[in-house]
Amino acid sequence: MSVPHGTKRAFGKNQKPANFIDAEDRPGLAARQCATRLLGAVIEKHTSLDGLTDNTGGHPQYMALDDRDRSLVRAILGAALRNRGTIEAAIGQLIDRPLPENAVALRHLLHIAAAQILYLDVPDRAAVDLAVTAANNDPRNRRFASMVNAVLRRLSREKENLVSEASNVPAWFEESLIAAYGKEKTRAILAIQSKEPPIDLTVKGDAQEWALKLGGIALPTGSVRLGSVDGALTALPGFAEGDWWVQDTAASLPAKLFGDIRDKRVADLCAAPGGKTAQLALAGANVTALDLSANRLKRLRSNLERLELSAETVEANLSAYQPAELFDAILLDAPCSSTGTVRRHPDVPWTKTLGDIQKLAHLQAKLLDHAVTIVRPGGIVVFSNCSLDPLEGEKVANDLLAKNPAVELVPVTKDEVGDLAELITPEGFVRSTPADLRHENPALSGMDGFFAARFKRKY
Ligand SMILES: C[S@@+](CC[C@H](N)C(=O)[O-])C[C@H]1O[C@@H](n2cnc3c(N)ncnc32)[C@H](O)[C@@H]1O
Repeated sequence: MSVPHGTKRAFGKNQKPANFIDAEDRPGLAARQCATRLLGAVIEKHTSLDGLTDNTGGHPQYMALDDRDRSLVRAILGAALRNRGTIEAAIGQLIDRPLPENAVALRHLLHIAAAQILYLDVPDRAAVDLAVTAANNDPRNRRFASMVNAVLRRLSREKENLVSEASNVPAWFEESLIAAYGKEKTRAILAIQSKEPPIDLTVKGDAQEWALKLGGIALPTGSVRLGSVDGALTALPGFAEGDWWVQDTAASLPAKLFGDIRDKRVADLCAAPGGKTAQLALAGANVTALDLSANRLKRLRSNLERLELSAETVEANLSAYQPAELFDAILLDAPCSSTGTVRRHPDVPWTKTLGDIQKLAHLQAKLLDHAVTIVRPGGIVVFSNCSLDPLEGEKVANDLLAKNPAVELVPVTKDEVGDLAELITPEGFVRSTPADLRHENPALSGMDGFFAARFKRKY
């Protein structure tokens, strides 16, 4: 199939061609146009998908959609980003010369349609027709409309026979995983990252009982895991009553590393949206939850309200924060590249760079240096984040130990992480990856990538 070259506008800004179709006149068109636009924002502008699809402050095209179309857009984008390399290779097999480098709008449109044809339960015919209509509506893509039609029809006919070994993540990301974990584990991490993850809940009561009630399984770490949920999570038993909250089981580990914290003064620094604050409050601590972001603290307060748990909240930059009295214990769940959460956030490899990782590692070291000064001598500091990169985990922890004689490591033992020995490094750090916590049912396998280290301030 040949592709016309060049980027000339097919029609002026305010001139609509005869076959232009308004989104309100064609069901499903607005969702596809929105998905194409958001894919462009992720890939070209490195904008986070969470922000674009936020239900209160998302992209205007997303905000204009109803709930059904919003979830369709999220599903299409999830499939398009999780399988980006495979989709690119499939399109490549169906055209006789590469897409012009500057035809970015065309590439996004084809990817959005291909994601539906290859991965979603959407009739192929609808995906093709809506892509052709969207192409006709877009001055940059209009003259490619017949090529879009031909390529996507062929994709639909030949999808069973297309084979691809293509990587679904950018080279920098795969290379950094190989450097940290070796080729075999990287392959396992990437394979599991291309699947939708299960949903983990932290429950206030007995995990076995909740697993039974909700049709899930109880994990050795104490969380409840649901393979899938029909309909809204908020409609499940126990949500309205505040009996549980959504939290990947890996994310639940750092707050469990303090031992008995009943009535102790514990600071959760970088606390919002509050999953770990809730754990600390549930364990009986007097929690101070600090965060830089007023908006995120608002979410933390409303989460705690639903859970009927309480914490004092402080809106501040941790670097400049001085409490009136030193804390008994501190959790620093520092801002990070989130590369351990790619299963849930498939945009991360496309929106983050190695440069971001270096900058974040620098910020984490600065925040950790400060955090150990606001805990009392004898007090515990747990440092954690959801990055897979050792620069943001092991290196930050080792650097602190090398430069600060007032701090010693308190190694974590496997009984503190549900007896999952594979999560404990030789030094006594916690290190999880999506390839850990395997289950015979792949839909119940995996966990987020997380790092945690526990320190004691000696004097
Ligand atoms: C990884 S999130 C924390 C997640 C949270 N601990 C939880 O379990 O729900 C990192 C948080 O750090 C906050 N943050 C980033 N830089 C900060 C700073 N300098 N001081 C305080 N908070 C900061 C961000 O606003 C964000 O809410």
